[in-house]
Amino acid sequence: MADDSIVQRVAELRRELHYHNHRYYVMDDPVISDFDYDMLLQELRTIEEEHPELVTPDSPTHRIGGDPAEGFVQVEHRHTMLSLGNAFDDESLEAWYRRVRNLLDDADFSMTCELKIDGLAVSLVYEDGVFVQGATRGNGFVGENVTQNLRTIRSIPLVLQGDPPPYLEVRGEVYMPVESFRRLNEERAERGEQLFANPRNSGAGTIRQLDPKVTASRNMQIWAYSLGDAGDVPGLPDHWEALEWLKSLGFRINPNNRLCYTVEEVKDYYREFVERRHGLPYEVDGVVVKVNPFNYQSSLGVVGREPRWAVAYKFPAERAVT
Ligand SMILES: NC(=O)c1cc2c(N)ncc(C(N)=O)c2s1
Repeated sequence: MADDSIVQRVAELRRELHYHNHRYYVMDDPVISDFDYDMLLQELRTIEEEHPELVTPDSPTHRIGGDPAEGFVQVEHRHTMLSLGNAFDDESLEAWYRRVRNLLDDADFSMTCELKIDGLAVSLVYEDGVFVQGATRGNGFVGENVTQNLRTIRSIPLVLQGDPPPYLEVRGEVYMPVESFRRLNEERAERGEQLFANPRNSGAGTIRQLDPKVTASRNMQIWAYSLGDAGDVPGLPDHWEALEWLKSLGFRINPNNRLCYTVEEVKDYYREFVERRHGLPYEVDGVVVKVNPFNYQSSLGVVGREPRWAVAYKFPAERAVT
């Protein structure tokens, strides 16, 4: 049985490694050299090999899980993963805005503008700050358990920072950066294999790989974009504060998110990113506009499977380059 000093050292190493993992993969701002990080990881691996009884599933040495899965187990989402109504031009955006203002009795309200990532929506569940389940959206009610594959994504925290509640669900979009997609197809072409059509398809295929080692070998990333349900975290007044809070817990939040106070500002944001979208290292297909205050979101509610308080303002379709 390991003596106390070993147990202490293991806990210290895990805390340090989760912190440096966060700095490197989420903040893109490491404060330790790769060499020093690897030395810490190697020290923890050595101790865990000598004391297997100390290994825990949230250990930074266990991002690449066990054997390939036979298939995927279905999981029911505690909160339905809704879909978004679409707007394709300024008139339909303004119609959405007017409808919301009328329903809110002309209240003034802020809106968040967030890039609509062209990836795969996932739900991440944390218990006592530890990542315990990751699932695809599926049909919104039931998805596939892809926890082992999501664990290999370095920008998904295995252990949260700060002071998380006992139960927390976070939603995000998992995606393959454009450069990783290009390199993957280059390698496949050299091997005479069939190419992926676009980053979205290759990302979706990668997350649904049966073997986590394959997922780990492709540089998948995530942008977290909302709580599973605002009710899970009482005390947060609006979505913007929720995003700030999620960032403080260690989630990777898109730096282009913007708080807007008028529909004109929303249109400015949209036009700015019609121009900038192809300069981003990931694919986007629109802007998600959300009424920011949670009390207004709950009074607006859901119609069918779509929230009244959000809309996806899609970018103009582009002719496929044949
Ligand atoms: N279907 C949905 O509700 C969403 C889908 C997406 C997406 N693909 N990218 C970003 C966001 C976001 N920032 O909220 C959302 S929300």
